[in-house]
Amino acid sequence: MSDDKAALRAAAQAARDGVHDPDRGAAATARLVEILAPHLGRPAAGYMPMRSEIDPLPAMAVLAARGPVGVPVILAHAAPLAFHLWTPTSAMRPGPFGARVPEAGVPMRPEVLIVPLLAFDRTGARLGYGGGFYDRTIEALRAHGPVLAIGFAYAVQEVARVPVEPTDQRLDAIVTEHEVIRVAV
Ligand SMILES: Nc1nc2c(c(=O)[nH]1)N(C=O)[C@@H](CNc1ccc(C(=O)N[C@@H](CCC(=O)O)C(=O)O)cc1)CN2
Ligand SMILES: Nc1ncnc2c1ncn2[C@@H]1O[C@H](COP(=O)(O)OP(=O)(O)OP(=O)(O)O)[C@@H](O)[C@H]1O
Repeated sequence: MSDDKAALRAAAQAARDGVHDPDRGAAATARLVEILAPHLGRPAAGYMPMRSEIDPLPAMAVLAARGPVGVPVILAHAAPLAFHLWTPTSAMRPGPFGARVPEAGVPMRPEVLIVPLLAFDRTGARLGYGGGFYDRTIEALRAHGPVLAIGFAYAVQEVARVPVEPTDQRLDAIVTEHEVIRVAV
């Protein structure tokens, strides 16, 4: 299982590197804003893009005009992520593992999540960088109430099957530059 995942991670990272491009991102942003429209005003979370991750910042700016938006902050290894309030003008500083975090660390609890990923499949299974951070986080948030977890990715990051472990939390939808994939419940 972990060998499968390591190979899948490397392949997905290479595929993503190969297509990373602002124009492709803009097409995906339009679809993301569309799926987010009914949820404007609800507390939401995005992420600060790193490596060749598709850029969620334009969609986050749309969300931030209407309600609170947070970005993930690693508090500890093997713990859920925290989310700290972000706006397009927030001062940022480097955080652990290479993602920037807001200088003012004001916690919030999102109900709608834009989730970064390396690979996904049509059942909503997701592969990240391997910390298990989002699995623990989505599990903890779902224990509090309804959460909408939307994977954001380039279409080439789709694979036939992501190997699933019991602790994996499924995404409710995946948005790419080509389509919105709503996961059947
Ligand atoms: N933009 C963004 N922010 C995010 C995440 C993310 O996936 N994307 N995270 C989502 O969780 C958290 C950061 N998690 C990360 C976990 C591991 C690595 C990392 O570099 N891992 C090494 C391998 C480490 C190992 O296996 O020992 C690597 O990939 O080379 C980076 C970020 C919080 N913020
Ligand atoms: N809720 C949880 N409780 C305990 N262990 C967990 C939980 N979620 C994930 N893990 C463990 O964390 C490890 C990494 O998980 P996984 O490979 O699914 O990470 P990932 O989804 O790729 O990374 P990330 O979510 O950080 O982007 C796995 O060994 C998994 O067993």
